[in-house]
Amino acid sequence: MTLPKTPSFRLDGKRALVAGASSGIGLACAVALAEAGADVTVAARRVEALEELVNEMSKAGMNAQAMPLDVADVTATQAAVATHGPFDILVNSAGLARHAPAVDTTEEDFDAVAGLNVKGAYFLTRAVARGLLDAGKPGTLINISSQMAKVGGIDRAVYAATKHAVEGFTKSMAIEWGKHGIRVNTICPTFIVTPLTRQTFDRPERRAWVEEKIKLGRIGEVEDIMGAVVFLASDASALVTGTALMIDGGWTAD
Ligand SMILES: NC(=O)C1=CN([C@@H]2O[C@H](COP(=O)(O)OP(=O)(O)OC[C@H]3O[C@@H](n4cnc5c(N)ncnc54)[C@H](OP(=O)(O)O)[C@@H]3O)[C@@H](O)[C@H]2O)C=CC1
Ligand SMILES: O=C(CO)[C@@H](O)[C@H](O)[C@@H](O)C(=O)O
Repeated sequence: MTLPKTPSFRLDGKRALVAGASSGIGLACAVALAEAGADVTVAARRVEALEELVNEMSKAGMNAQAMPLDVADVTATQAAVATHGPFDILVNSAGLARHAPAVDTTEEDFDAVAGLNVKGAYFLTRAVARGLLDAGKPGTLINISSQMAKVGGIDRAVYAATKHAVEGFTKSMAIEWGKHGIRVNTICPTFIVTPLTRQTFDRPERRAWVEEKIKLGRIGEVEDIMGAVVFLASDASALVTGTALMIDGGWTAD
């Protein structure tokens, strides 16, 4: 008998773009992809933070370079991706949260959060796909969405709306681009310790809420996302598209 061969989790020879790589989940994803062999372009607005990351990754033998990028600026994003692409892999972790009771939502907050989390994410995904389509190459595009794409949360009406929207365009793009070998998926984390969640964990009653809802009994760390991003970026997930990979410790199980 011939034994089946486990598909490779390696990313050697692949070029990856990680947006939102100067901090938190994006930074961890950049390291994970580079450790798996990809040449990683790390992008965000804070150039100094990116350069520090590139320096540390290079010292550890990883291939990385920095690309300044404001994902909320659609024109600049299209131009940067056209200049530096094509990228075989996109991980978009650029994101923003401003929490407030729904009745107090300001238009400015709505536009800022939706402008990055939905419009920015949409046009960045589109820009990378455009590069792949023009080059006739397959690829794998991953947006860091959230468990808030599946559930709501107190003070989180706008944020949850943006993450639900990401799921909508992900599925539609997966349908459109599947025939070109371009896969589009999301990762949906629960609460992970990063600068973004300081506003939550600094409030004891909010921390208690999170700890109670996560069935596995602990808050997430960025390392919890690293294996999943390599899976979705690699041939190990070759038949996976249009889906949301929940990393929520069981939050959405009931
Ligand atoms: N932490 C959590 O609990 C969870 C987070 N998420 C999602 O994961 C993503 C990353 O969050 P997390 O790592 O926690 O947050 P961080 O605040 O640690 O990181 C956010 C990243 O986004 C970048 N960013 C912000 N605005 C822009 C912009 N306009 N253009 C380019 N980059 C930008 C920041 O870089 P810079 O300031 O240099 O531009 C930074 O690298 C977000 O989409 C968030 O919604 C989802 C579920 C849970
Ligand atoms: O998506 C998240 C949890 O599922 C987090 O990003 C939070 O919403 C975060 O913004 C917070 O509330 O601290």
